[in-house]
Amino acid sequence: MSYSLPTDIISARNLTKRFGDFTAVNAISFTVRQGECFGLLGPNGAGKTSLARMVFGLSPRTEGRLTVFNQDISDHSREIKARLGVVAQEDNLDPELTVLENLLVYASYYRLPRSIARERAFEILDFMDLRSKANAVVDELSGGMKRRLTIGRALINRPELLILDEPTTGLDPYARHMVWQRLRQLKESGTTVLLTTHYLEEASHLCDRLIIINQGKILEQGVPEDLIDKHVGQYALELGVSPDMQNKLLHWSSEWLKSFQQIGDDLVLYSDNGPAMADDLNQRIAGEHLPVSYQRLRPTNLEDVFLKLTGETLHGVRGGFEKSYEER
Ligand SMILES: Nc1ncnc2c1ncn2[C@@H]1O[C@H](COP(=O)(O)OP(=O)(O)OP(=O)(O)O)[C@@H](O)[C@H]1O
Repeated sequence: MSYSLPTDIISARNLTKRFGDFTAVNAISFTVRQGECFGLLGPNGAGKTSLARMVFGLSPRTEGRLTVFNQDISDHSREIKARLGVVAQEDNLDPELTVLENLLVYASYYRLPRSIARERAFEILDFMDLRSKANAVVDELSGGMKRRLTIGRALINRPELLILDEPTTGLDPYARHMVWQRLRQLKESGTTVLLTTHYLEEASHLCDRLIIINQGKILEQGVPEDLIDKHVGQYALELGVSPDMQNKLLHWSSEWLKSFQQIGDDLVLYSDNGPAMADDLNQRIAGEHLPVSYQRLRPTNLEDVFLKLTGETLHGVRGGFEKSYEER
């Protein structure tokens, strides 16, 4: 019997990037397999862009090994780039050209014959829901439309690997969901996707596997649900209670507890049996008249994993749970 293993599209070993004395990417290793959506998740300044720029050949590595399509990026940059699509963080569309012209100009970089370029451009306009804007000047587009055009433009060479750096930053929820839908469709049609993001919802929605990065280093890697299961379990019970009372709650909840976080007046208890734990605790809280200013039972998410690993939320907020969750 023969088994076929998925092909590795990107392989990074001890990949390092320094700017002078500062190490932005510190000995990172990961593998991206064919057909998956792989996430680089981390807060601002974690090193995601520096890492992605090495993968798409825009920035040389300082140390380590990096292959894309099984070829070393520094020796085969041209061949690799022909098979890649890149959506950089900054919007670098030509604002004075029309939507269609932006696609055609980009196609010319790949030396596509004009008839093929037009055919693909219209396919992309349909796919990205921009056909009615084909002749509009880019300056007239909304932020969401511009982002869809930037992503569409990166598809003109039918890339096998699409690399997106923070593809939905600055978009409203509707525009963000529209981008997510298109990325899922691309993945379903076989495109491998590498995505940097600081949005947990985005990572959970799109990524089959991810690495969580902070200060240039990998904190964790794996399948989002597995990471949640490993570190925090299924439920978080947030409680507003003064630090001197928190030990009592920890003691009462010990039989249910998978892990916990104490940040100032916030206590978060993680458990796979959240509702049972909350019932049990509430009986004891009522029995002893323990002053609890608020409480909320909710499903856990990747933010909890990040908090568990670093003691901070992904958006740099220490403590003040109620506030930080509302602000997201
Ligand atoms: N050209 C450069 N010269 C010096 N330092 C740099 C350079 N580029 C990035 N850095 C530093 O490297 C660190 C990582 O930056 P990077 O842009 O990779 O992070 P990031 O995770 O992509 O963050 P963001 O989401 O804000 O883009 C930051 O501290 C940044 O200031």
